[in-house]
Amino acid sequence: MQPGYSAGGVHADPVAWADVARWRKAERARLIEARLAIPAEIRAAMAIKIAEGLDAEIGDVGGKTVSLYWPFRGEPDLRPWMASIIERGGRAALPVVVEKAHPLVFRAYRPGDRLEKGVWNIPIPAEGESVIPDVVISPLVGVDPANFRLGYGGGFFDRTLAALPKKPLVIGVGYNMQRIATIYPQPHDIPMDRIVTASAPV
Ligand SMILES: Nc1nc2c(c(=O)[nH]1)N(C=O)[C@@H](CNc1ccc(C(=O)N[C@@H](CCC(=O)O)C(=O)O)cc1)CN2
Ligand SMILES: Nc1ncnc2c1ncn2[C@@H]1O[C@H](COP(=O)(O)OP(=O)(O)OP(=O)(O)O)[C@@H](O)[C@H]1O
Repeated sequence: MQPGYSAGGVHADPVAWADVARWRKAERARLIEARLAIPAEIRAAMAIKIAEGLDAEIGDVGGKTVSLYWPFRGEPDLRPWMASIIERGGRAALPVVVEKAHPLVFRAYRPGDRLEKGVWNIPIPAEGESVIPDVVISPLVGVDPANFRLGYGGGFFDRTLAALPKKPLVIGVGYNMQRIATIYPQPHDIPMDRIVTASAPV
């Protein structure tokens, strides 16, 4: 259990949380809309820069298990980089929503593996062992200067990081326009270790 929670998962200050939750919902919608308004070819160019930034942060991926994500709603498409991890002797994994309000599990994935539709129609590996990642790449909806992440509102990454036996290296990825002044961090929010963003070419 995270600080700020009672055994029932109730917020330390429910009145303040109600305001923050309302603000987050509007801010998510604004940021996702702004991201989708970026032309696809600009997003693709930024994804290449983000992949370079990830290599600079992680170094040798050989022997490491790196969890990524199947992109949706304009998230950077890092699938080519995911394939390159395997070519370099690492292992890739994708997050799977087992149940709402529960931690994610990570399932090993290699390009060509069979996918099926998971919750919210996000593709997930149809089979494959569950793995504990060394590095978690977390797609941002928003991020603040203290590395707190605004996500889609499911609380999945925070729950997952709180539940993992050993904390992985967590790297948030996105575009520069997703950097915001604050996400009004709450007791359950867990900051990321590093952030890699790219800006649109001029
Ligand atoms: N590409 C990708 N895959 C991912 C994640 C991600 O951020 N990106 N996730 C990272 O966690 C998990 C999925 N998380 C999600 C959480 C909420 C919603 C969503 O659509 N929620 C509802 C409202 C939620 C609420 O307020 O209760 C909605 O927006 O309509 C979608 C995905 C696992 N897979
Ligand atoms: N460790 C936790 N234990 C219990 N509840 C949690 C925990 N972490 C997050 N939550 C709950 O999850 C809900 C969503 O949290 P939040 O707004 O931070 O989501 P998010 O980080 O944007 O979403 P996501 O990680 O799915 O992209 C909140 O109601 C919060 O109380």
